[in-house]
Amino acid sequence: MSSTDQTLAATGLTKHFGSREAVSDLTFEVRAGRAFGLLGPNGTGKTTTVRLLTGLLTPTRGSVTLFGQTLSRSNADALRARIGVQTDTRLYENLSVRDNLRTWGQLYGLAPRVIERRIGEVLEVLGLSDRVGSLAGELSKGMRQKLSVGRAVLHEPDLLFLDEPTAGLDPEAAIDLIGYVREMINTLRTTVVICTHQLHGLETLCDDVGILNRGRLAVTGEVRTLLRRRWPEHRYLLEVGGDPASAREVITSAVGRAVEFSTVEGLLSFSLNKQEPISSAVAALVHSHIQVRAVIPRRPTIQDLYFATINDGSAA
Ligand SMILES: Nc1ncnc2c1ncn2[C@@H]1O[C@H](COP(=O)(O)OP(=O)(O)OP(=O)(O)O)[C@@H](O)[C@H]1O
Repeated sequence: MSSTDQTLAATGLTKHFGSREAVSDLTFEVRAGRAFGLLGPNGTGKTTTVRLLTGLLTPTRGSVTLFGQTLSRSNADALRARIGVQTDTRLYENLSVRDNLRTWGQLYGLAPRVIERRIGEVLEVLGLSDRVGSLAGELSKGMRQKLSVGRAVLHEPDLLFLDEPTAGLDPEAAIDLIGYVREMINTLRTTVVICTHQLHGLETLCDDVGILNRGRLAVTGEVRTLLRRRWPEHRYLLEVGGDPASAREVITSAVGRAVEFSTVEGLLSFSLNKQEPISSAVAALVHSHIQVRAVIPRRPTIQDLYFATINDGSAA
């Protein structure tokens, strides 16, 4: 990988608050134009990590590289100009939506013409165009959330940090927002680091993940590779008519080995490896006059990986 591909890298990043070690020895990288999900339970060090990565905190040990340069006091301001951070919803309550964004545009050093164009574009995609004149203090929680995202992307940053961006949004708005972030990645090659507890459907956004547990990076890498490595077999859910015990027997005999079954919401759940096609199992069931109502491939998700990783950590 060339250094131009790498937008962000943490090497041995460690932060102590007094005797408390908030994060320890974090080493990972995020390549340009990719979305990295930084996940973990409450109090595990996500906010601390983002503050270290954006130069708001100085590490006790280790270093951060942004756009190929090691982050230091002397270059922090210049590097931060290329970053957008949506970490809280603190807004200018007595200013309108437009004036909130204008003020931030001026702080980013954008030309007035660019500010007006970007305000229009950002409010349009976030579905806030009709609230341009409303005071920030009068917005609903979800609208405030959208405005804080709009503020972070106004200057079209090369690197965007999002902290719980979908919190407070209704499901439709959450899907829209994730779609918008994905589009930014695809069209502008924006690099995104997202901290979230909303794990459902996260694979539509994240290419890579890092799962923090008790301040340490338990797992990091490409989502697809991590899922394949953890679950090399194919999982299925099966809905059959009649006694599931008979179905289990037939499948076991068709596969020719002891298959482990469980029941998930009344469905039979089991795994097959690549050499064991599901079609043979289904054919054997049909042959035995067992009605097959549904065969659902159960692809593992980031959520599965998250819980498996956290459980590994608890067991250790
Ligand atoms: N300024 C600080 N002074 C002392 N301890 C701190 C400070 N900031 C964070 N911590 C501690 O560091 C640990 C990690 O906190 P952090 O806020 O980074 O977690 P988080 O993963 O972002 O949590 P959440 O998901 O709840 O937002 C916690 O034990 C927290 O109490």
